[in-house]
Amino acid sequence: MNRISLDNVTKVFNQGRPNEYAAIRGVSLTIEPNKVTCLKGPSGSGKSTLLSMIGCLSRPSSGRIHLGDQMISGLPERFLTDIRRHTFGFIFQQFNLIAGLSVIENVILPAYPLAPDHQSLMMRAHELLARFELDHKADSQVQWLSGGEAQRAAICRALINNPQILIADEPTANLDTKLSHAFMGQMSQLRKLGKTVLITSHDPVVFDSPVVDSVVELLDGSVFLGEEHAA
Ligand SMILES: Nc1ncnc2c1ncn2[C@@H]1O[C@H](COP(=O)(O)OP(=O)(O)OP(=O)(O)O)[C@@H](O)[C@H]1O
Repeated sequence: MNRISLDNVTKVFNQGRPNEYAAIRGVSLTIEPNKVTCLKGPSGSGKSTLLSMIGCLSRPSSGRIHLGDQMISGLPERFLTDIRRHTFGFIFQQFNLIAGLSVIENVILPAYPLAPDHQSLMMRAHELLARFELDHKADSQVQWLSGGEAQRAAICRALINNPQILIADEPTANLDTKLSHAFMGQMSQLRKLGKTVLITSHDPVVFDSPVVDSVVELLDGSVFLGEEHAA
């Protein structure tokens, strides 16, 4: 199980230019494995920027990020891509499902670069869809799904490569309260399966949820306060 640790991480956009902006300023924190952690903070506080560095989608300007014993912050792009594909599953705010493709086609997309056997891939995709009560929509085009169905399709897609760590960026932003609670229930199930879950949110349904083990609060690119919830 891999603990994620950040040591004095910064991210500066447009470095050396007049519009230089330090979005993350010396963040040190630890994200425990097999827990649900929420990064909380107002719009522009740096949540997505931090998440993208943790998920190997971008690199820090300075500081170190470790995944278990491995330092990932200085790795070349091709190694980062490899770690990203094998370690992380992503759920985005708008779900980023591809219109014109069916639910099952969307779900299996992240598995293509890893080139698994097609039959076992389809089996795995149907198992995931069944787990999230969506198998009856496997062949429907994603643009016709309801908000909750689209969200569950996005969760299945994030899980198709069986990642250890699930990253969700403002996953409840487009959902009503009932669906947001349902989402937290699904995250609780994933923790029971041994996954590490990292969510950014300024939605109290998320950060006040009993499902969340730990809240890290960001303000202007710095950690404001850490708060432990009873697990
Ligand atoms: N590529 C970029 N170039 C310049 N500035 C950027 C870039 N990406 C983000 N920023 C700035 O960095 C700051 C942090 O952005 P970020 O998206 O991480 O915030 P956030 O906390 O996730 O906000 P929200 O809750 O609105 O999604 C913002 O002021 C944003 O304008």
